[in-house]
Order: sequence, then structure tokens, then C-alpha cells
Amino acid sequence: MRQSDPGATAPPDGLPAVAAYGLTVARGGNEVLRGLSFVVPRGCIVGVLGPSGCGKTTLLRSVVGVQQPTSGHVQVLGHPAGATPLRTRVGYVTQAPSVYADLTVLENLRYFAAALGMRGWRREDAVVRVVKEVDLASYADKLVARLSGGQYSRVSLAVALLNRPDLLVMDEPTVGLDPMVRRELWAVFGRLADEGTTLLVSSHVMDEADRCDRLLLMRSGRLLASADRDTLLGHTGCVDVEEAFMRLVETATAAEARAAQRRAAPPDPLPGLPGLVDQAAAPAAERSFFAVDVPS
Ligand SMILES: Nc1ncnc2c1ncn2[C@@H]1O[C@H](COP(=O)(O)OP(=O)(O)OP(=O)(O)O)[C@@H](O)[C@H]1O
Repeated sequence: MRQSDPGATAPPDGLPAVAAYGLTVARGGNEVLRGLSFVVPRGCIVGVLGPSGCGKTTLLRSVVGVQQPTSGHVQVLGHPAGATPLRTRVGYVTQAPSVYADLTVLENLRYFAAALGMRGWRREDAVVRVVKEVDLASYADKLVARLSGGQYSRVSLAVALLNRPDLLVMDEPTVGLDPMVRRELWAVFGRLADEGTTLLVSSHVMDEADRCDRLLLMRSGRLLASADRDTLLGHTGCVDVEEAFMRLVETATAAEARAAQRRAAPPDPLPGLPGLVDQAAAPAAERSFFAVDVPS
């Protein structure tokens, strides 16, 4: 099922998992997302990468439907983000702990399954399935308070999987974990994608980009690029995503400085005089990374 070609991953209804257009969000009076447009194809792992404070969580919250946009819109599985039919189809793993430390792993899973309306054998089936899916069996009876960071992350993930979501949204699920545990978690994400789940995962660790089918690179509330890794490296001529990110930041910064200069300059007396030439001559490559969706 897992493929990185958006055309090939089109489901029978032909809709991507997520399609955002002109997504703009203000928080605390500041614009923190600025006109983001992108697509998340189904059955892929899409990484949302960028430095702390660039707007990753806000983007994920907008997809889940808990963050109201000021303009633009987000469609999820063919519905407006947050619509009632999505409640059982979208799983959300937040950055903040969302399971009870004073309950065991199984008690947590049974509690959340019941909260989702599962009863009797259906509830037990779901609990057994997720325990297996995220390899929780060996500490299923342990108190969550006594788990390691990686085990704790698995419990949060298991809760989000109880409903068998079509789209799983995860906010920095590997933050603070050692490389070995991160690798194990990414193996679980890979298995889920292979089985057809779409994963939208934020991270500020650029090397996690290698594990994603597609990337959304962000900076200061804007999308620098939406592309698969190879396309991104090909366009920038860089050898890794971190370097490509820095290249895009430099390009964006230079373009912003030129735009600010143009705004500050007195208006050109006549069209066609030197002040306009600079604008027209801005290299196409430089403009192409702003809020573009680069096909694979
Ligand atoms: N509740 C809030 N009220 C006002 N501003 C907020 C709120 N939450 C976040 N912000 C601001 O929105 C911007 C984007 O924050 P967001 O949490 O989306 O970034 P992030 O990329 O997920 O950061 P991190 O990697 O540190 O989690 C930041 O400037 C932040 O200060």
C-alpha cells in the first residue's frame, strides 16, 4: 500500500488524506501560520520539519481540527478538518502526556477504548491488537509511571490506534528519546504506513527526514518546501535535508530582504525603469520554493 507517488496513492474516492489551501492561523494576536498550501497523499509518512516555534504544532492542530484558521481551509479525508465523521478516523498523539501515569498500560487502553464507546469483546480485541501493533506485550501490566520515555510514547501511540485511524497525526513523538528507541518507533510507523495508515509526523530532528516519504519544511509560519526528499535534494543541489533546509532559508531570507527594500524604495517614476528590472529578474528557482507543492 505504501507509496510515495501522490498520483499512485490516490484512493478510490480520489482524495488525498489532507489538502490545505491558504491556511492562515493567528494565536495570541500574532499570525503564526501564513498561507500554507500542501497535500498529504494517503498511505505515506509525511514529516513536518522545522525549528522550534516555526508552527509545526499549530499546523497539526489545524489538521486535527482543534485550531480554527483565520483564513484558508483544510480538508481531511474529504471533510473539513474537525468534522464529526473524522472523529473516529483521525488519531492524534500530542506532545504533552495524554495517558494516566497511575494506571497500568492495559488499564489505560481499556479506559480509552471504553471512552471511545467500545464494549465487551470489541474492546478486548482492540486492546490486544494495539498491544501487538506497538510491541507493548512485555510491559502491559506495568504502571505507566514506571515506564521509560520510549515505552511511554508507545502507550500514547497505542491509544491513538485503538480506533484504527486512517490518518495518524503525531507531534514530535520521538522528542527526547535515544537513537535506538527512535529507530524502533520509526519501524512501528513504517509498519503502520505499509498497512495503509497515513502518518503526519512533526520533528525538529532533520535526520528523521530520511524516514519520511514526503516532507513539509517550515520556517517562521511559512512553508519553504513540500516535496519528497530526492526532489528536494535535486532542486537545491544539497546532499542532506539539513543542508537543503539551510539553503532554502538563505534563499527565503534574501528574497524577503529584497522585498523589504522594494517596499522602502520610492515608487518608480515610469514602468520599465531600473527599479522594476530587479523584480522581474528574480531567479525562478528562488521563487519556486515558496508554498509550492513539488510533485514527486
Ligand atoms: N497558546 C498560544 N498562544 C499564543 N501563541 C502561541 C500559543 N501556542 C503557540 N504560540 C506561538 O505560535 C508560534 C508557533 O508555535 P508552535 O507550537 O506551533 O511551534 P512549533 O514549531 O510546534 O514549536 P516546538 O517545536 O517548540 O513545539 C510560536 O511563536 C508560539 O509562541
